[in-house]
Amino acid sequence: MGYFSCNAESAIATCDPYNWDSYRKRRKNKNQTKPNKPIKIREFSYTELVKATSTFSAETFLGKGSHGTVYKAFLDQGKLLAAVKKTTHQTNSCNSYNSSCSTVPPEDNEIEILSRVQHPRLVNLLGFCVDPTGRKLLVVEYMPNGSLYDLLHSSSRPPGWTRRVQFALQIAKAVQALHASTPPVIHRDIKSSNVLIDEYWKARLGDFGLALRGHVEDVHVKCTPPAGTLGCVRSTAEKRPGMAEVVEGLKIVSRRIHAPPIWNHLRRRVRRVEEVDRVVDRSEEIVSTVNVLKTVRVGGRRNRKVSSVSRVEYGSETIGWGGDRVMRSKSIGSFGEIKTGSDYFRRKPVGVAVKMPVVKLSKSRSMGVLQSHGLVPYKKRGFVFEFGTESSDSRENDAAPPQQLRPALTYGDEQEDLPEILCNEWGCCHVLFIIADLAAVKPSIGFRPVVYLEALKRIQIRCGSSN
Ligand SMILES: Nc1ncnc2c1ncn2[C@@H]1O[C@H](COP(=O)(O)OP(=O)(O)OP(=O)(O)O)[C@@H](O)[C@H]1O
Repeated sequence: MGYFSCNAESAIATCDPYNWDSYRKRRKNKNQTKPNKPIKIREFSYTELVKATSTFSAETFLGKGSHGTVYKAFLDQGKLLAAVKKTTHQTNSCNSYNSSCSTVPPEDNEIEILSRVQHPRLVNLLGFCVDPTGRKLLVVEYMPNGSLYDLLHSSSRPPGWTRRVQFALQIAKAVQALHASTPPVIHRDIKSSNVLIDEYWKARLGDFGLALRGHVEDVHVKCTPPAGTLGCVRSTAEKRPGMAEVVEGLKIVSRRIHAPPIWNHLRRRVRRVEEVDRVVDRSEEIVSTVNVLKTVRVGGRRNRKVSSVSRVEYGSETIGWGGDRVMRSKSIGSFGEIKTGSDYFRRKPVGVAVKMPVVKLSKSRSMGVLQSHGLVPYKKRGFVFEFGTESSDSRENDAAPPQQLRPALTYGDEQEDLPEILCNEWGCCHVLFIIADLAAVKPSIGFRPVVYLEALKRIQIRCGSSN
C-alpha cells in the first residue's frame, strides 16, 4: 500500500483531512510531472468505528450497494461526520464486482487511489480501518444529500436544468482532476449512483473501487479488461474531447443558462409547447406502435434555416402532423463551435475581438421541432423537443425525470442543420443524462453535443491526460 496512516491522537491535528493545501500547491504547479505523493490518511480502530456507527445500527445505515453497506459515523466525539463503507465479500476473493477478476479487493484499490488523489469535487477518503477479520473498512466524507441517482429518480422535486448543468460541470471537473493527476486516474464507473451531493448541494464523484491508475499506454491499463458500464460511442481517444474541453464547454453552458436574454426568449418559447401538445397527443400514439421514427426536415436550405417539421415517416408511410406543419421556427442567435483557445468575436459590439478560450459565434439559425425515437413519453412533452421544453426548466421544479427525456434525438439526416445553440444547450443535457442514467442512453445523434456525451460516456475507459 502506498498510503500513510496516522493513528495517534496528535495526528488529527496535523492531518489536513481534505489536504486542500496540498491540492492547491499541486494546482499551482501545472507542469508537475512527479507522481502524486501519498496523502496522510487516518487509521481508525475498529472499536472506534463500532462506537461511531452505534454498532453499525439501522439508525446509522445510509445505503446498500452491490458490494457492501454504508453507515453514517459520528467520529471524534461527534465533531467529524463520516460515511463508513463496509464490504460484504471476503478479502482476496474473486467476486463479481470486478469484472477483471482482480485479486485486489475494491476497498484496497479505493484506498490506494484515494490516498493519492484528493479534490473538492471527489468524495475524499478520510481514513480506513481493519476489522478483526482483516477486512478493510473505508471512512470517507459524509454526503448528506444522497446520490444524484436518487435525486433524479426518486425525489419529489428533481433538480431543474440550471442545477443539472452545475452538477455536470462539477463532475466534469472531478474527472478532469483525475485525468490530470500523475499518473492519471481512470474512474471506469461514472454513473449517477456514484455521484453524491454534499452539504452545499455540490456534486462529488465517489466509488473508486474499479478505478485504475496509469496512462493508456501502460501495460497494466491495457491489459485490464473493461469494467463498469460501457457506452453505445467513438473508440479512439483522439476522437473524443479531453476533459478540459468538456469543462470549458460546460462552463459556457452554465454561463449561458444564467444569461437573461436567451432565457427570457426561451421562456417565451415555452408557451409554444402548449401549441404542440395537440401534436404530441397524436405522436404518443405513433411512438407506442412504431419502433423507428424519423422526422423529416422540410424547410428552405437556401438561408440555412429549418423552417418547420411537417411530417413524420415510419416504415414507408408518411404521417402528417396536425396538418402540414408542426411548428414554425424562429431564428435565434447562437454560439457556434467550441474551440479552446480560439478567438471569440462578440456579436455586440460588432467586430470587437475578445480573447476567449471557448467559442465563436455562429450565424443565427432557426430551429424546428425535434423528434426523438424510442422514448417513453413524459406526460405530453416527453419526446417532442422544442426549445421551450428546455426553458420550462428554468422556471424551476418542472424538470421531467431525465430517463424520460432521454435525448435520443434525431433530426432526419439534417443533423448539421441543427442550430448550434441547441447543440450547446442540449449538450449539457446530454452530459447530464449520461451522468443520470448512463446505461440507458441510446443516442442517435450526430451533432455537436455528442462530444460531451461521448466524453462522459467514455471516461470510464479513457486513459491519459485531460488534453
Ligand atoms: N459518502 C457517503 N455519504 C452519504 N451516503 C453515502 C456515501 N456513500 C454512499 N452513500 C449511500 O450509500 C449507498 C450505497 O453506496 P455504494 O457506494 O456502496 O453503492 P452504489 O454506488 O449505490 O452501488 P454500486 O455498489 O453498485 O456502485 C449510496 O447509494 C448512497 O445512498
